[in-house]
Amino acid sequence: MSAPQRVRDTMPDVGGDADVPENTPRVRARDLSVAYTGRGKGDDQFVAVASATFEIHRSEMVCIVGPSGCGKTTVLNAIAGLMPYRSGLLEVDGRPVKGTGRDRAVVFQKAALLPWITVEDNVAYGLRSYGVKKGPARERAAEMLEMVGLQDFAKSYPYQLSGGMQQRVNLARALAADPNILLFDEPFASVDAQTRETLQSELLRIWTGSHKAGLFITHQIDEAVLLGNRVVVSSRGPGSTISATIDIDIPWPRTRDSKLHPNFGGYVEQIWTLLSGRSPAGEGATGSEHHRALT
Ligand SMILES: Nc1ncnc2c1ncn2[C@@H]1O[C@H](COP(=O)(O)OP(=O)(O)OP(=O)(O)O)[C@@H](O)[C@H]1O
Repeated sequence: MSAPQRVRDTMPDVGGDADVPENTPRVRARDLSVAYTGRGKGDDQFVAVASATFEIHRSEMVCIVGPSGCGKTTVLNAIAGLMPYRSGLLEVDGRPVKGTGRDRAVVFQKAALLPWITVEDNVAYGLRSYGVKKGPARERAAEMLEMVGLQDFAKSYPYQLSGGMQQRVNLARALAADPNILLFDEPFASVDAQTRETLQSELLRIWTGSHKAGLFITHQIDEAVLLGNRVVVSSRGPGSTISATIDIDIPWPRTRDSKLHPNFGGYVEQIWTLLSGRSPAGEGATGSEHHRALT
C-alpha cells in the first residue's frame, strides 16, 4: 500500500517513527479509563470506559466488539486524540496521546465527503491541509482512487456515487496521508449486506502487506473474526472493561473464503457466547482457539 517514492517525497514525514523500535506497539492501552463530563446534575463524570487494556502492533488489525453503549467509539476517539482520557496509559508509538496527529486516520461510519468538490479533491483535501502542493496531492489521490477501484470517478461529485462507493472514497481519503494507524468506526454499518462483503474483501486486499496498524469497531461478530488478528470483547457499559481478547488463528492473507476456514465458526460462537453472557469461553471451542481474560 506504500506510495511511489516521488509522491511520498513531497509529503511531510508522518509520525516521525524512524526512531521508534520496531517492536514498540503502535497503540498501547493499559487500564485506560475515559469519561465524559457535564452530562447532567450530580453527574460530573460519566465513566464510559473503566478499564481497557490491549495493544496493537505493526501490521495488526484489532477488532472491538461489545454491547451498544459500552464505549467502543469512546476508546477509538481517545486513541485518535479527539477526546482526553481520564486515567491509565494510552500511547501511540511509545508516546502518550496528547491530541490528533497525521500518524492516525479515522474512517467513520458516515463518509462525510465535501459535496461541492470532486471525488479526487475530497481525497486530496487532507493532504492539501498538510501543506502538500496541488499536483502531488492530486497524484496521490489518483493512486488511492485506483487502489479502491474508483479511478473512473475522480471527476465525479459525491452525490453521484452510491453509499458503498462513497465509503470507498472515505477509505481512500484516510489512506492518502499514509498514516501509521487506521481507526475504523463501524465503517460498513450503513451499506447493504452485499456491498459490505465487497468492502470487507477490498479492505483485506488493501490491508495485506500494508504494515499499518488498525482498530476496527463492529457489531458483526463474523466481520470481526474475518478482519482481525485479535478480537477484543468489551463488557456492558457504563464503566466497561475488556472481558476477553481472542487471537484469531486463521492464516493471512485472508479473503472472503477465510470464512470457510474450519476455525471460523468456532470463533464466532465463542465471541457470541461471551457477549451473551452465557457459559465461559472454552466450552465447545476448537483446539486452536484460546481465550485470555484481561480484567
Ligand atoms: N459526547 C458525549 N457526552 C456524554 N456521554 C457520551 C458522549 N458520547 C457517548 N457518551 C456515552 O458514553 C457511553 C459510550 O458511548 P459510545 O458511543 O462510546 O459506545 P459504543 O460502544 O460505541 O456504542 P454503539 O455500539 O451503540 O455505537 C454511552 O453511555 C454514551 O451515552
